[in-house]
Amino acid sequence: MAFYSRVSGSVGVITLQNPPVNALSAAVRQGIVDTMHRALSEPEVKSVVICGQNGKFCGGADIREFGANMRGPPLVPMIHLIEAAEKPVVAAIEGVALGGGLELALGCHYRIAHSKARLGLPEVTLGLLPGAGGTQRLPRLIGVPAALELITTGRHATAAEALQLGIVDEVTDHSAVDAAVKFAQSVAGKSLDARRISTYPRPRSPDLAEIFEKAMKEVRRSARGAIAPVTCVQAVHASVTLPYAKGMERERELFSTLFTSGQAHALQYYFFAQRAVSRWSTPSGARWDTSKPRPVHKAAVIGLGTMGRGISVSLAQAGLSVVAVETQEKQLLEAKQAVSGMLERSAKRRGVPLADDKIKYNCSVQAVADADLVIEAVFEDMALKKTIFQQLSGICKPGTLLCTNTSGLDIDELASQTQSPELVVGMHFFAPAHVMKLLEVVYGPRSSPEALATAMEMGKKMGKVSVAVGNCRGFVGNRMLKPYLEQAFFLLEEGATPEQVDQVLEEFGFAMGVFKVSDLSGLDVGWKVRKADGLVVPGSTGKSARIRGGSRYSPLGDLLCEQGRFGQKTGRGWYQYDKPGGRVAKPDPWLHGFLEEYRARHGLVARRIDHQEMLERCLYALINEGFQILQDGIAAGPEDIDVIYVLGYGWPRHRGGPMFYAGLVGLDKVLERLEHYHQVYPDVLGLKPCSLIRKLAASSSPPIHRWREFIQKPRSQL
Ligand SMILES: CCCCCC/C=C/CC(=O)SCCNC(=O)CCNC(=O)[C@H](O)C(C)(C)COP(=O)(O)OP(=O)(O)OC[C@H]1O[C@@H](n2cnc3c(N)ncnc32)[C@H](O)[C@@H]1OP(=O)(O)O
Repeated sequence: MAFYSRVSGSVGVITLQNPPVNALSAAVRQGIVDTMHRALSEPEVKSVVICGQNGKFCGGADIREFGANMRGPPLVPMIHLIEAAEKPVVAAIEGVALGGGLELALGCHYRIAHSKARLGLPEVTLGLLPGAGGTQRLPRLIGVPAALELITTGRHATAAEALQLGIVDEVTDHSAVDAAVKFAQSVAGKSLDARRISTYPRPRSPDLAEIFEKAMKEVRRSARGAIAPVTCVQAVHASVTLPYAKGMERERELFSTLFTSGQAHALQYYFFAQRAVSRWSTPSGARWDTSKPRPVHKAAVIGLGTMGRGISVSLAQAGLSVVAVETQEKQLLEAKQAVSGMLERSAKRRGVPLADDKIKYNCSVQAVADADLVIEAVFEDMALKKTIFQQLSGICKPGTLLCTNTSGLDIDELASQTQSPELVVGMHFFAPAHVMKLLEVVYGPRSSPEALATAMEMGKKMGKVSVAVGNCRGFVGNRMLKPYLEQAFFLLEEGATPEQVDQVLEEFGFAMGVFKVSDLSGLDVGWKVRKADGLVVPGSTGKSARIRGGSRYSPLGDLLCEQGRFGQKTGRGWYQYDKPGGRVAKPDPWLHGFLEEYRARHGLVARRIDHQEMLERCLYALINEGFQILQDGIAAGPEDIDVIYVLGYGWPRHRGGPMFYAGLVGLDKVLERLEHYHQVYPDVLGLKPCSLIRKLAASSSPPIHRWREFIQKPRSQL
């Protein structure tokens, strides 16, 4: 709703009230219309201020209402009512003015912002375009290039930038509402002819055609199949080719197409999923709202390789004192230099103070004795990690949380090396650790709710999205990766090339195909794990070379590693690079020959595999494992899996995540294809449909928010 009051006798103040962000729900829109009519009809009122309760102007349309039948007054006429008013209307922007919130402010005659406010049109991130005049008013106000940039990226601008661009008229460090009231008094009775943005002339400039061509090219390149950014450019284009009223019609037309699209549903689902993961729960009943995190002032990182360096940077930037330990003096010096550089570049990029003095370097593990939280980030080697955990258990003060940065090793085995296994959790960072937003926080059966809450909170402090997951091989992300990778290898055996498989996955929207990712992260990483698991059998021939434990196995990755082809770092992998460390992947005739020779050796006849099959086999094997993970209680809900895949594995956000995608395709269809492929490849376990997907499909495929009802009481796998 909206609350009306009169201030200083002549200023009508309309306050939006819809916690937490004063989103424009039906009740708020109705409230605005009613109070505007009241302000306009009261003769004593000479001007109007619109503001939001609790220091937040408005977070935009109420996204929760999108799925339902729209009730209440529509936004566009509501904003026109404000703009057409004969009394000056001033928007007092505190906190945020986003989406419909900024469009509302653009309908006002003046805008005053608090210096800490953020303004933007983030609709594109929800698969939409600004549908309440934003695509027509903003270019008229600030010009096409700036409007295009804000609308197609959806980024939030600071108040200072908004002032510079001309979006707001004044910025204050004090109360924006008080400033707006004062301002409203000063403009009472003045002509509003030049203040109605919809009456401004169409933007004109000789290079507009070039600007739009460039913008379209850029969004098509970066959108990876998302339609909203492209449609945003089309809508802004209407602002230069059509008069305002016609431009609004075009905006509405384009908005309607997006509004009902699967991509908009996926992106809106993802918006809430990313927030839902912070409300974690575990099979043992621990929950986010009943578990209190411990205070952490001092953190320590052990091992300053690539991951340890990134983690140290993240901790320092979160404001913690950090002890960074590397036992080899030469490596310590190298790490120190590298971390300083990373901090400097990051401070520059983010416009924040340098956090270099937050980190103290040491070559002795003893230096972590008084830390509140230690993150071990040495090589992925269980024996080494165990030794370190034994040491830490003796060195650290009582109550110190012991965390391991591992991408899949058993947390419980490490916990059992310590005197306080309840204080051990996994923190699976993704490389580069100071950049990537995802953190898998892994709890073992003995991790205390307090330890889990502390690690989750720590992730948040570092600006990450933390997802709590149970302990099993590979946790959620890497466990699902295994059957996906496996299918990619099998496709090569059957006749595909790495380029073909990657192309299919990139056309689907992945930032990089599976083989390019493998080259980037290093083929030797998986090889080491497979060796430790006893899967690598050098020199094996005949049928046994392609079978492990009764299931189909592809030794292709192992064979490449035996040739020293570790990917980008060696300049050769699934592709070739111009030099070791090179970044541009080029098809490698050697590899094609190698695949032909391999197929011939194993009696495999290459066939032409269509795109649909490549995509289905890779994605459905991954999705099937996701259902198994839900069934095992390793992830609490599909949202957790989807957030992990979007933030950590390059799954296209506009497809919602693998579990959402499965629902969109139809669970019965996914099940039918899995059954088909499992019939063709009975020796591939990853293609055998798991019982949860069967159960859901048999229950008429309920919507994703109801899947949890079908999961048996989850328990840890260990
Ligand atoms: C036929 C329809 C015609 C409509 C025509 C006009 C169309 C207009 C389109 C829009 O306006 S779309 C909405 C555009 N706005 C946004 O995208 C903003 C989204 N919100 C945010 O970016 C952030 O929430 C924030 C506002 C910057 C605040 O961030 P903060 O980190 O402080 O809090 P959160 O945890 O993100 O959010 C708190 C809480 O509020 C919920 N929420 C936020 N924004 C909205 C919203 N616009 N509608 C509904 N709910 C919103 C959020 O989900 C959190 O609640 P939860 O319970 O934890 O999920």
